[in-house]
Amino acid sequence: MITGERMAAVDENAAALGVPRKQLMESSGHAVARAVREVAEPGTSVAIVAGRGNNGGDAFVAARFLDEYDVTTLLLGRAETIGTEIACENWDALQRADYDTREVTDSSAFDLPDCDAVVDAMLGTGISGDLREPAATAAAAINDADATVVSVDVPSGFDADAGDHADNGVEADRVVTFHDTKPGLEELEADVTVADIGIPDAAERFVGPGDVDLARPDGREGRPNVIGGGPYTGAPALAAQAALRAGAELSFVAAPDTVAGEIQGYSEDLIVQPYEEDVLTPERAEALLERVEGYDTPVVLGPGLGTADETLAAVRRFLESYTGTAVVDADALQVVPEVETDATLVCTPNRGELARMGGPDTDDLAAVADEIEAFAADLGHVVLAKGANDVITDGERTRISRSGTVGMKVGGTGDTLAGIVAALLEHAEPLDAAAAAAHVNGLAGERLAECDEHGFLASELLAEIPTVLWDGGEDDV
Ligand SMILES: NC(=O)C1=CN([C@@H]2O[C@H](COP(=O)(O)OP(=O)(O)OC[C@H]3O[C@@H](n4cnc5c(N)ncnc54)[C@H](O)[C@@H]3O)[C@@H](O)[C@H]2O)[C@@H](O)CC1
Ligand SMILES: [K+]
Repeated sequence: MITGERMAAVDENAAALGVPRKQLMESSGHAVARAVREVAEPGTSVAIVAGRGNNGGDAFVAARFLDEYDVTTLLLGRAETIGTEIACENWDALQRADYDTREVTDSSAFDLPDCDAVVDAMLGTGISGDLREPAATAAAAINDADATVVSVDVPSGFDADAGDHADNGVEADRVVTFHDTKPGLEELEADVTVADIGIPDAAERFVGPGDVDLARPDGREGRPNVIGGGPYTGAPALAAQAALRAGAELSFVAAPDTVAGEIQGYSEDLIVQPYEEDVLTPERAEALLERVEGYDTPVVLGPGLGTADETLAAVRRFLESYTGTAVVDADALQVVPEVETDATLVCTPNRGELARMGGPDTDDLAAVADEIEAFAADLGHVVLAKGANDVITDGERTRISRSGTVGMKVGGTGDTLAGIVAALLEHAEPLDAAAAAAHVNGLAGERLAECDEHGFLASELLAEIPTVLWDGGEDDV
């Protein structure tokens, strides 16, 4: 089962792996033609009703695989307004090869030819809301016709994400959906087939540019609270600055007043909120809880907190009562397996921390991805295990980020990662935020490694984050 949104991400990942969307469209069109052959005899007539997106593009391809039928292709709208290059190229191919195509520029001019089968390719996963004209008129005509209706990907008007279907959508007899079934399709009376269109498993397994697209903030949003510092000062500063670089509007740091000035001294961009004790104590954790619970904004718990007994007790106290979302890193991680919490956590252990939490102990995390998945399932939280390859799992779904470089073994790169996760959590669900953050952090390191493979610093990663997050740094490296 895959949502339309995730499908678009996987499709972009496939392109980055060398399987461009035009190739997928060719496979999709072929699969649609196969379905038509199953419902209509050769020599009979088929009407293709296509929209101006890639759903229509799939059907233009199908037309070329149906030469033994009498096919008419109706495009809803003018050819110049076809929305994507690949759909346009497939439309042009039909023109040059003399296929029977018509442009329907006005709903009053829509006339469904007499036919045995209709291919409904008006709208796929790009739909929003009820069908507008001329699609609305076309859908009514398709629903009235006696012909067998074969819908491409989803019946036009069907919302593959939220289940917010159009009231005036197409009623399909058959649906040929691509790669994986979409939420809600099984509730339809239609006969649904899932066509393999050649998307490699790696496009789902390995984090890629599509995952970054999915999690990228729309603009400045979010005000994460870093609870860290005490024995160490750099870690909370790096995490909080990374969150700002990844789109957060404000970044708060709650830290002991003995070190607050130092943390502020690293960056005037942070809002440092000092507290009296030298380390985090259970009483302070309760006060901080009151401060953060009222806001729907993620916490980063752990960077630089240290392992004093009262600090670990404070982390426990915090997690026992907290009900929001938190990224848990560093020394705070060891508390997670022993605490009952209603919070939504993204845990970001490195090798040693993962082992101490009860997970597998190895440098090759990808090789034990199944074990880490089972560990996350037991834990009941998202785990982002950091290594040469990062493994990101919620206990059911698992992804691997292969970005990064040996120079990232330097201290502080885990802190920047925690901050990026926090920023992306404003926009994306935990697994997606964690996967995209791991990828972005690694790509930022790769950019630095171009000039200096081993000597760059975590603080230098900060300035690279916006480039890889917003400008798709992958193309440049
Ligand atoms: N991996 C993938 O995601 C693949 C997708 N493919 C096809 O691409 C489709 C998605 O393509 P697109 O994203 O281009 O989107 P669509 O083709 O679903 O539709 C986008 C078009 O519909 C219009 N539109 C949106 N809501 C409307 C409404 N309520 N009334 C009337 N018009 C409306 C938009 O303005 C736009 O022109 C999939 O369903 C599938 O058929 C395939 O080509 C192969 C691979
Ligand atoms: K459709």
